[in-house]
Amino acid sequence: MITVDHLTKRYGARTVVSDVSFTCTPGSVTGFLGPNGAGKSTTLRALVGLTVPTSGTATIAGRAHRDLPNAGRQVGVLLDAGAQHAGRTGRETLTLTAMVLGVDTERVDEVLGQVGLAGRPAGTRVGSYSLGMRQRLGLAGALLGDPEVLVLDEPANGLDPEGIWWMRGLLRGFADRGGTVLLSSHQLREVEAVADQLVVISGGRIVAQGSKTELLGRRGTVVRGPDRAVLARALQTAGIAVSAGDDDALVADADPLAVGQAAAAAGAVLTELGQAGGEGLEELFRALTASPGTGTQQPAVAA
Ligand SMILES: Nc1ncnc2c1ncn2[C@@H]1O[C@H](COP(=O)(O)OP(=O)(O)OP(=O)(O)O)[C@@H](O)[C@H]1O
Repeated sequence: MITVDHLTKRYGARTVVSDVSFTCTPGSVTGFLGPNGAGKSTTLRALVGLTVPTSGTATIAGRAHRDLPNAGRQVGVLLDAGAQHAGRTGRETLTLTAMVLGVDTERVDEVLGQVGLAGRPAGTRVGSYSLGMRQRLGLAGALLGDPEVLVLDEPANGLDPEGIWWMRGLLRGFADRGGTVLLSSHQLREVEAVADQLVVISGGRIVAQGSKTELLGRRGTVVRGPDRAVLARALQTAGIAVSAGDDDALVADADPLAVGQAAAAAGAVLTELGQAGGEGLEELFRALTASPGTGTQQPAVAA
């Protein structure tokens, strides 16, 4: 369980994280989204004890990172895959981490296999790894202590489509076995594919949070008919607000069942009826973070 509670971080006069609160529960993947400079890394760094909050707390299993008895075995962290020692091989890197964590070094080959770096890549110096391979190695390091919690900053960065697909399965499996995953990402489609919960931050403030279904599903119904005016009147008569959608479509502020029933009751013919929001996370993200830095947007879904 991750709990971020009224976290604020100021650098001089500048507030870069402002009163941020959210939780990540076991068995779920939480996608932490926001434009450049929104405060994602600062929040994650506060969570893993690398940044001291100005006020508020960020805890894992109820404790600050520094107070965890063996932090490396409770939380796996991947913040900057590029920061690994270039002169060591992948296996050496993980063996050192295993020794620091007090983990059996046999586990090294296990995680190398898990992240697809077994065999030749394991014996190759990290300096000649691609960014995608470094991400895999960083993830192996995070998994080494068999933690219950993963905190990952942009883990899909540099991965090719196959790698992204692989990571999605790995994180999903980790959460399905009861783990807690918090990952920041710019790759909205990937987040949409893997996350159960979303937290969107902009200008240091949370602008939306909730389940993916809540955030992406509360967008009304797209409806079309041969006579748009007749259809709009039928819905409005039933008390359903409508607005103009793409082309000749209407977007009705009700679920498809209610819209279909209202149209049927008025004898209005439909040629299309479906959940709005097919554009998904990308559109939501753009709408919510349209003016980064202002911090004036209201939460779309209450915490
Ligand atoms: N040590 C620091 N001193 C001063 N300002 C900082 C420091 N660390 C971060 N900041 C500022 O805090 C703001 C938030 O940065 P942060 O790295 O948390 O954003 P981010 O959402 O992770 O962005 P990105 O997606 O670009 O990595 C930025 O404006 C950054 O310049």
